[in-house]
Amino acid sequence: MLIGCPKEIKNHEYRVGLTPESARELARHGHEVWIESGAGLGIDATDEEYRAAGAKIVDGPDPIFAECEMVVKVKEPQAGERSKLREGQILYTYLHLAPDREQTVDLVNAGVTAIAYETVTGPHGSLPLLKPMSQVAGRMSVQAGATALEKAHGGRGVLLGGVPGVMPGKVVVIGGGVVGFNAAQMAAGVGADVTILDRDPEVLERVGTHFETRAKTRFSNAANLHDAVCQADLVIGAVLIPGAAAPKLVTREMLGDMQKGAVLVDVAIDQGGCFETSKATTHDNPTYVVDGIVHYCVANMPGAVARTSTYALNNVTLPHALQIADLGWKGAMRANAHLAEGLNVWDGKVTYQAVAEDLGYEYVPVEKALA
Ligand SMILES: NC(=O)C1=CN([C@@H]2O[C@H](COP(=O)(O)OP(=O)(O)OC[C@H]3O[C@@H](n4cnc5c(N)ncnc54)[C@H](O)[C@@H]3O)[C@@H](O)[C@H]2O)C=CC1
Ligand SMILES: CC(=O)C(=O)O
Ligand SMILES: [Mg+2]
Repeated sequence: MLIGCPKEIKNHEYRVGLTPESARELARHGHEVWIESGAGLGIDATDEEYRAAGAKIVDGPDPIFAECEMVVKVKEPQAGERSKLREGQILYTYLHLAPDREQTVDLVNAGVTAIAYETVTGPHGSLPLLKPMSQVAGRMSVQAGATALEKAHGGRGVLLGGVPGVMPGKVVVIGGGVVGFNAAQMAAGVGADVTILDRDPEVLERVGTHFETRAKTRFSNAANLHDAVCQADLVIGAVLIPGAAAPKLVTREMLGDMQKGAVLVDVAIDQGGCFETSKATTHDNPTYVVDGIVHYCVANMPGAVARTSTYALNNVTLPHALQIADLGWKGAMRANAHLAEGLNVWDGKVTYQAVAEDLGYEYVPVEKALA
C-alpha cells in the first residue's frame, strides 16, 4: 500500500502521524511510505532519518493527498486538507466528528474511508488509541489549571498545594476515566484537595481504591456536581460518551455560584466540551474569562509535549496501521472487530451511531460497509 504522512497544520501541533521507526516498520512490511518534508521536525525527526528508514520525502502535502491510498495523521483534517481528500482514500487519524458538523459534511462529501482513532475499541470497552493522549492531557490539565489560577492569568491566586499553615486548593475532576485518573494523580501529587465525580459505580470504586484518602469520590448527579463545582478552585472536565458530543454538565448559570477567578479546564473540548460556556481555544491563546471564571479549552493539549505524545501515540496506532496496510481496510476490519469500531465515515455515509445521531445523519452500520 502507498501510505503518506503530511505535516500537521493545526495551531501549535508538533506531533507527527508516523515516527521514523513507524515508517521503517511499514517499509519492512513491503509498503511504500511518503513523508512530507519537515513533518517530523516538531520531534526532531529529520527528513534524513525518514529516508534512512526507507521512506520517500515529498515537498508539501499535495502529492500525499493526491496519490496515497492511506493518509496517516494526528489531528482532524483542517479545511485546507479536507479539500484535498479523494474518494476511497483511507484517512487514519483523530476525527472527533460529533461536535464538528463542517468536518463531517466535508468527509461525507469527499467519499473518504475515515477511521477515527478515538472510537477504535479494546477489551472491556476501553479506547486504546485515545488512552495515551488522555494520559498526557489529564496530566497536563493540572499544570494548565495551576498556571491559569495565578493572578496574572486571571485566576484566584491559589497555589494548588498550599503551604504549611495555609489550606491547599480544591480540585474537582468530573469524570474518573483516563483523563480524570491522570489529572487526579497529578493534583494529589502536588498536595491539592481532590474530588473525583463519576456516574459509573465501578469507576468510583476503582479510583476510590487507588487513591484511598488522597482523593474523595462523589457520585455525579446535578446536586453533587453543583456543590462540588461551587467550592472548587480548579474544575477539570474529563467526561466522555464515546464518539458522542459531550454532555453540558456545568451551565452558564452555575458560573455565577462559583468562586470568582476559579478555573475550568475542559479537556473534553475535543468532543464539544462539558461546560456550556466552553469554546475551543489554541495553545497561542489558551484561556478566556466568562462571568469571572477562567476557561482553558485547548483541543490538542498533547501537541505541546509532542515528543512524549508522538511516541506514545505511534505505539498504539502503528499495529492497526500495519494491519490496514497488510490486509486492506476491509480485510483488517473483518479480522479485527475493535478496529471496525473506528470506521466513522465511508462512501458518503456515517457509520458511527453516536455521530449519526448527534448530527442527524442516517446511520449505516459498519457491517454494510464490509459486506
Ligand atoms: N483536549 C485534549 O487535548 C484531549 C482531550 N481528550 C478528551 O478527554 C475526554 C475524556 O477522555 P477519557 O478520559 O479518555 O475518557 P474515558 O472514557 O476514559 O473516561 C470518561 C469518564 O467520563 C465518565 N462520565 C460520563 N458521563 C459522566 C457524567 N455525566 N458525570 C461524570 N462522569 C461521567 C465515564 O463514566 C468515564 O469514566 C474525551 O473527550 C477525550 O477525547 C483526550 C485527550 C486529549
Ligand atoms: C485526543 C486528541 O484530541 C488529541 O490528542 O489531540
Ligand atoms: Mg533526531
